[in-house]
Amino acid sequence: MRRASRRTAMVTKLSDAERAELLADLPAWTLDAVRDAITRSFRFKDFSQAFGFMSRVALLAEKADHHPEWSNVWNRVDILLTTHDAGGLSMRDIELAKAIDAL
Ligand SMILES: C[C@H](O)[C@H](O)[C@H]1CNC2=NC(N)=NC(=O)C2=N1
Repeated sequence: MRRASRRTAMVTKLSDAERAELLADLPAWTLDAVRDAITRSFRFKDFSQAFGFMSRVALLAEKADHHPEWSNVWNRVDILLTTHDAGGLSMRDIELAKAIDAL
């Protein structure tokens, strides 16, 4: 069943000017022009730390109803954020990246 809290507002891709300004606040993230996405790679002490981080990101993602594309290999977590509903980078990706950076 669709949750009542799911966002229904239209989500649009960021303009060139918007992304230039917004990405200045996310220096650790890299723009992937092919996917129209932002990416960041995280490294931890071990798998347990990496998976703990993924659990926290999963909770953020569920709360925002916006989910990362990601992979994990032992102590590494690679995250790619893009908005499937918009076909590219939107404000939702910026907001989730900021929330991840604040963990
Ligand atoms: C129905 C649901 O709200 C949508 O499918 C959400 C879920 N999570 C999502 N995550 C991402 N990254 N992009 C989306 O467009 C998206 N859409």
